[in-house]
Amino acid sequence: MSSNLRVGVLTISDTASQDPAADTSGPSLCRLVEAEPRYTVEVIACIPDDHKVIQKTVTAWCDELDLHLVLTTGGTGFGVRDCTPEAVLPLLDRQTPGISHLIFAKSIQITPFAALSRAVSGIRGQTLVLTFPGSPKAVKENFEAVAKMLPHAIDLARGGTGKKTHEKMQGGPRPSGATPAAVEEKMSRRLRKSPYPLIPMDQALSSVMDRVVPLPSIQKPVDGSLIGAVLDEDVVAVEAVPGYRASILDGYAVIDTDGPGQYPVTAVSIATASSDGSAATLLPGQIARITTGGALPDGATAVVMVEDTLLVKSSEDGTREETVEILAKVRKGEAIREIGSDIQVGQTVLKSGQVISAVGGEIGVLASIGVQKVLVRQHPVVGFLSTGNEVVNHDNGEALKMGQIRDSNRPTLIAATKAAGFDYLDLGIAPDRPEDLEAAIKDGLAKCDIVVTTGGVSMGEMDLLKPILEQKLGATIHFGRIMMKPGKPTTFATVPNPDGGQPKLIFALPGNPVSATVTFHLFVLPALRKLAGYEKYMWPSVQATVAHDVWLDERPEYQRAVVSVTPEGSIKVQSTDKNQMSSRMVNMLGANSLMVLPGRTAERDSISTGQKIECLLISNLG
Ligand SMILES: Nc1nc2c(c(=O)[nH]1)N[C@H]1C(S)=C(S)[C@@H](COP(=O)(O)OP(=O)(O)OC[C@H]3O[C@@H](n4cnc5c(N)ncnc54)[C@H](O)[C@@H]3O)O[C@H]1N2
Ligand code: MOO
Ligand SMILES: [Mg+2]
Repeated sequence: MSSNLRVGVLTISDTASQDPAADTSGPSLCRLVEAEPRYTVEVIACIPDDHKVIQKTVTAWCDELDLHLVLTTGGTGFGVRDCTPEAVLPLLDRQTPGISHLIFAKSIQITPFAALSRAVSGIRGQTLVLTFPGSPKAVKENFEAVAKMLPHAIDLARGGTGKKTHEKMQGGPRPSGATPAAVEEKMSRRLRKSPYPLIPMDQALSSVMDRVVPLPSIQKPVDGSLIGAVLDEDVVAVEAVPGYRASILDGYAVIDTDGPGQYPVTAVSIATASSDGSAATLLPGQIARITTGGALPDGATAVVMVEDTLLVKSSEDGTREETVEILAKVRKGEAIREIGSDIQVGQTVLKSGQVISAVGGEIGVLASIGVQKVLVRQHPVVGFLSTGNEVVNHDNGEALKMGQIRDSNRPTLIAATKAAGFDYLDLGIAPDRPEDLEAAIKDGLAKCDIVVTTGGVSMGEMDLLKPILEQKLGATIHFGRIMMKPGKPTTFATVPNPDGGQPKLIFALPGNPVSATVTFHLFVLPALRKLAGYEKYMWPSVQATVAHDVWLDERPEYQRAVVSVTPEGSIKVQSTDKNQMSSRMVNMLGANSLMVLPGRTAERDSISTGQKIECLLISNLG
């Protein structure tokens, strides 16, 4: 008998087939199976409670893949859609009631509800097929009930004598049991295939964004701390701008109908607060000296600039102008800013949802109408934790020891966060020790809305993040792998908020520096923007002409690139570097965009020079 028993794990559930991240039984079953070294989970799928789809899948797995063992979870109960036994039974050449009875006997000792399972089992061709109910608890109990005899049963079903298996089975119980890999036992029981389905990018993005809701709102003073904030109220002016009739020029307030001629200067209005709150009054045949921003005397209908006048007579001491000649005719209203001509009382100057920009317009307008505080969405705080025994602070001033690397992820992601205007917390570096990782993430969760870790999410024995999130932090992992390059093991989880607020978000990004940076831009920054209330939280994109042939990877790729506008006005895009390896940070140099490359197919393996491709603009155009 082969020492490598190839297993298929099939989740049968309408809900999970729509959102594989909601599937908990399938991944549990994978972990149970792979805890035993001689099994390899070769295929995982999540399908609806559909008679035909179940039959098609199970048939293909038995006949085409010739798996040793097919385990299904779900669809065995009394629910109206539950049809796994009805779909599977006709496929079986021989039923195996003993296995079904054993499972039932064990389960019924644990709960009387086991009586509600209609699970079946049997052999199709050379493949043993077992159907389990659809809960992680039930799959554990059911699998453990038969785990010991399965290799033997498979051996026999394949035409073996069972001798070898029998001997092995006599050697005592399996060394590490058939429970899910626990954090502490990761090394000896690590899975040989990831239990997390490889989900497409669009599904991963919506899985994140559907769970991100803007943070509550707070009142904030009108100052620089507002930059980047999103208003959560319409702002209506309660003051007019200008609040009085003001001159636009330095010159003379006149009555336009008086026309050109010589006039006595009867008043002076320089731009200052009036002591009694009133303006002077101008009578026909009089003019008033006025400065830019000065309040117009009552009765004045226009302002003549000083350059269009002549001084006729001044006081003896030269401090006052007494008579001035107006040289040209002026139109009514000329060079006057009427009350409310910029902003009227009652006018909505800013709308809810508007972002307070760093350009200054919004703060300037708010300040001009005397708004003291505005209601804005709280800005999220994101914590950054680097993980890895080999990772040291980049600025520790020490020479690297063999095997050490400088932490480039934290400085990179912190700088990008600052530039985007979000608050952050530096959570430092945690070694690959369960208790350190747990403590550091807990600390981050207590202080931040989002915790971003880098490293430790792939298949190595030191990749502890996923089990720690699930087993120690009570997090729900919504996805643990994405069909993308770079960033395949990108992991997203949520944990309940102890304060009762919305769940905290955890992004466990891959350790490779480019993977961490790219996935930060693709997932974390948009999530931060959505949390902060931005309506447009995704990156803008343009269609650009590729300046050279681009080879496609089997995974859809986000290639680092420079988008620029040619002198002729067209938009072109060029890769930053031929070598786009995800450990090679130099290929991020100068990147202002990510080319969105589709996965390679039999029909298409490259994008040729001159073809157009979508590019996400993650920085200003070059
Ligand atoms: N058997 C498999 N191995 C790997 C797979 C796989 O599917 N099967 N996926 C590969 C892919 S794709 C990626 S991406 C990486 C992800 O690795 P991890 O997230 O587990 O990260 P580590 O193993 O901890 O580190 C990977 C790499 O990055 C360096 N690193 C880590 N932290 C930092 C930091 N803060 N600054 C700079 N560099 C860092 C680390 O030293 C490693 O070289 O897994 C593949 N493996
Ligand atoms: O997906 Mo990994 O991020 O290629 O290196
Ligand atoms: Mg790793």
